[in-house]
Amino acid sequence: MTLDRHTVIDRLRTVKGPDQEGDIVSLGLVSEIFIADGKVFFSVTVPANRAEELESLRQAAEAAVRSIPGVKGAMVALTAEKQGGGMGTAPQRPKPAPARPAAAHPVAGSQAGQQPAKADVPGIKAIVAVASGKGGVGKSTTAVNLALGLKALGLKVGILDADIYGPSMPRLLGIKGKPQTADGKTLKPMEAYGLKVMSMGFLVDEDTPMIWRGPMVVSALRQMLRDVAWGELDVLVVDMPPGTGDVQLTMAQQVPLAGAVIVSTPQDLALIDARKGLNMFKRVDVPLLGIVENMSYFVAPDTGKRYDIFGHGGAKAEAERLGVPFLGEVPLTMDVRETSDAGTPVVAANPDGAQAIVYRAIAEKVMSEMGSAMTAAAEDAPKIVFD
Ligand SMILES: Nc1ncnc2c1ncn2[C@@H]1O[C@H](COP(=O)(O)OP(=O)(O)OP(=O)(O)O)[C@@H](O)[C@H]1O
Repeated sequence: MTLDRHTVIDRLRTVKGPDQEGDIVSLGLVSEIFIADGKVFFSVTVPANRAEELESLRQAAEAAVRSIPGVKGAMVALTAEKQGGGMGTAPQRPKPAPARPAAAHPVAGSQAGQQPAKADVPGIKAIVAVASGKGGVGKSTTAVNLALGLKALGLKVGILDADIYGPSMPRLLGIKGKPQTADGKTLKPMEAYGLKVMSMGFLVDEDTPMIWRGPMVVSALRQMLRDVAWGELDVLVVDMPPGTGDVQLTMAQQVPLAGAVIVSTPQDLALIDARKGLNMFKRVDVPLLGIVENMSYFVAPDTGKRYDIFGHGGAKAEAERLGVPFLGEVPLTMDVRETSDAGTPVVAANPDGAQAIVYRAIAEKVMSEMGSAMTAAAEDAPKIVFD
């Protein structure tokens, strides 16, 4: 049996609608369907206020498609209703945070003294967090390619994988082995593609249950910042754990961050979580460098044609609404996924390709946003010297 859209649609007719009446195809909830390389991509429209409840519907749709012979993978996203009563007017939308138009450019002195001083890390000029309101949006993929993009701009860059729930840097960068210690006290970071790399994944076996929580996680992070011989770095990119819980908040508070980058997919539902992420950093006075829209649109591998199946543009609109810089759109492509899985991130694997260009442009924007944030930070704390 050949795998085509009709086969997928037929199978999706077995998935019941949100109210257990009808099926998601007849109810008109399924977007265009794309198939590439045995993998199937589409979205299902649901009311925004029922997103959590309908996660099971998303899983059912994904499972139904995966069970089709020949399907190697499926990626199903929930998107929110756009018309009448949908996201546009959704009463459950959290109120936007009070406008702080120059979020990435805090006015010098405005927040000074409100936060306890965070000791800077010797040798590291700027630490940038890459965070997401929820898991699976491509935060780690963005972090690693952003780091490589910054390196391509001539900076000395390190990456710290603080995603204690699912460290992914060893896999993304194809690093094997464990870091060594030089003097019994500090660990030497690993290296890949010219990046210095440290990950909880190097220290914890993949099978070890992750029991570090709360304060332990934070102290592990502090140790990774201070007890690792990073040397001189212009930027250290920190891949944060997904979400906006206490652990993430404490991390954001404890690490002397020059700024934060939020990764979101374009769906309105993901954007609600992204907004929580933005607010979390605002609460602890970390400058927002901007939002990246990942899996923004789909590029068919055979024709190179572009399709907007996941509601492309949502993050940009949200960034504008919130007065936060918009850093760029990363398309959903096989390249990104396959190079990540192979431990050769796309910016390193294909530096002249379209993907690498997108990531380098994002890195440039981050740099320029950081420039002003760093300047402001420097004005706030004249004892820190940036050369
Ligand atoms: N632009 C993209 N195109 C195609 N696949 C992508 C893209 N970005 C990320 N992916 C894939 O999506 C999956 C999730 O990505 P990633 O691990 O970076 O997300 P994450 O937000 O860090 O997840 P987690 O919260 O689980 O740590 C991976 O398989 C990755 O290869």
